[in-house]
Amino acid sequence: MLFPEHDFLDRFGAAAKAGFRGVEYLFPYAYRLEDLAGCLREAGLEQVLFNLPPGNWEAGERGLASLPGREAEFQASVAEALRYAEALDCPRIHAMAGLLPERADRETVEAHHHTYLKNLRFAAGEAAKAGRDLLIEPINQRDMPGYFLSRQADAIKVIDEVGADNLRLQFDVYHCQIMDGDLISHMERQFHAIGHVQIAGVPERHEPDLGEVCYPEVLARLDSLGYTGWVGCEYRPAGNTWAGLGWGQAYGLSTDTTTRGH
Ligand SMILES: O=C(O)C(=O)[C@@H](O)CO
Ligand SMILES: [Mg+2]
Repeated sequence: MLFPEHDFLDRFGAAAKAGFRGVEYLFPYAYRLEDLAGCLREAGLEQVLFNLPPGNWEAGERGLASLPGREAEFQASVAEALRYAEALDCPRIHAMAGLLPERADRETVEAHHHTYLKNLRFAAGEAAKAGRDLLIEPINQRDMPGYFLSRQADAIKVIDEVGADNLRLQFDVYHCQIMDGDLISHMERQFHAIGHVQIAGVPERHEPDLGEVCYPEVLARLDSLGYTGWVGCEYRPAGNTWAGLGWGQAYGLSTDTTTRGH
């Protein structure tokens, strides 16, 4: 989402110049593995996270994990994601849950839930064999109406029900603020399950210093809980990416114009 000023493969270099040490993006599948691996190597960056193939994104699909009848496709998507993860040395992958049909009745919701648990058990098992973590992420209903997993508490329930050590919570502070609020207590209560964190300003999903969330406090609390994982900057810059990086100076990012490379 950062550096849309650049072509996708040029964003790696820009991220490294800005001081980032790792990168995440939604999907690598449109690119050749050799090109992605080369970009990471040249820029000296770690690949931190990407999503499993989500079904037909252009047609509006947002993941397969809870979709009854799509199990074979989901299983193939796990294999494809793990193939990329291996080649890019990426320790974690995110399985998007998918959408419920409009006005879903109780039986339909239950069928999704059952499928979700079964698929996540399968995917966590495959990921464990490959030495990787599988993540699930509550996503807010305003941005993704009908998304199957929206509440922080529901994600923890699913993680407990699946019962796999490598199934972890992708704690996106932006979504949590919109759906549940009470950010710091959610972080504290769910800390044992957190495998990755993402941030953005609320409500516009711009830079973390724009909007209603006090990120210096949220991130300080995350540190004091002993978090040693990654924090993904999953926001849409309000203008030029570089111009908006001031918020990150406190965390080692650079806004030095001489390092911009353009
Ligand atoms: O939209 C988000 O938030 C994400 O983290 C994407 O990976 C979609 O799940
Ligand atoms: Mg996210």
